[in-house]
Amino acid sequence: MKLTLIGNGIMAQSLARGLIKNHEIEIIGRDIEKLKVIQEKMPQITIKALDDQEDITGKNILFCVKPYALQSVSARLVGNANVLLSILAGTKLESLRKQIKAKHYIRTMPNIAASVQNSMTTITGDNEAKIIAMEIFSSIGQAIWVNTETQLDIATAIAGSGPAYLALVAEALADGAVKAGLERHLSMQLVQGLFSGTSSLLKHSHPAILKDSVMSPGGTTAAGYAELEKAGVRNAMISAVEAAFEKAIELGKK
Ligand SMILES: NC(=O)C1=CN([C@@H]2O[C@H](COP(=O)(O)OP(=O)(O)OC[C@H]3O[C@@H](n4cnc5c(N)ncnc54)[C@H](OP(=O)(O)O)[C@@H]3O)[C@@H](O)[C@H]2O)C=CC1
Ligand SMILES: O=C(O)[C@@H]1CCC=N1
Repeated sequence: MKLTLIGNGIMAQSLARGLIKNHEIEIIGRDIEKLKVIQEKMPQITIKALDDQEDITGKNILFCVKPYALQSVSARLVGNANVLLSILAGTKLESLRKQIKAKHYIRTMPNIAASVQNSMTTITGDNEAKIIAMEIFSSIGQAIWVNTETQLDIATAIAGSGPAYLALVAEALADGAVKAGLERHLSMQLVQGLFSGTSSLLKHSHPAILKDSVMSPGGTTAAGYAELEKAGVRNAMISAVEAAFEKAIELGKK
């Protein structure tokens, strides 16, 4: 299937890197020099500078610009796309429908792991395009269909933004090991292995059971865990998801 990505930023490139394995990819952006650099890294893609009258007739569009750029970019699009798949945080289907012409509209929230074909993507929108959307995003990781935009906004707060939260945890754990005297490269290697192993376990175990099976009476885990609770890490994570969800709602009102 041919997919046209509009926008050439971090997320467009991550998606292209993952999707290129199973799809024909065209990237349209406003800066041809940036597009040429991207094409050097991914020679299979085609690139195109965004015209003032960019004809999207019949195309399956993955819309990858920043939410604030929706209005200015959509003013340059003419014709009727087949499916418009947006990755814009917060931006409502209603707003997409008003500004871009397409047969069907889909909102998605992938994450940066699309580049390694391991995105956790949530999708909602027109049922007529459900199969095509699920196929596209299942080819670069896991995809879940939800029935409301509120669910998608919550998914944005956890799986869209989540890689940044987990990266903070990973960096902090490595810093802890370095503080205790372990070399940086060894600390990073341990953290990578830790995330990989824990992620495998979480596929089959509830987090609370996993925690209980690691924590020995009077042991090292209990000592470390008490510090996390004292510092309010659990509540900080809950607040982070809440704040990100609220921000998604706020973006949707603009
Ligand atoms: N980063 C992430 O992990 C995720 C991001 N998203 C969503 O993906 C979208 C893109 O984010 P991300 O890739 O991180 O952002 P970037 O800033 O890396 O990319 C934004 C892209 O939009 C283009 N753009 C911005 N303004 C205009 C304009 N007025 N006209 C034409 N093109 C424009 C930029 O062009 P140029 O390069 O020329 O500046 C760039 O290609 C956002 O809507 C975000 O909500 C969704 C899931 C995860
Ligand atoms: O920070 C953002 O707004 C985007 C949406 C999800 C990840 N990045």
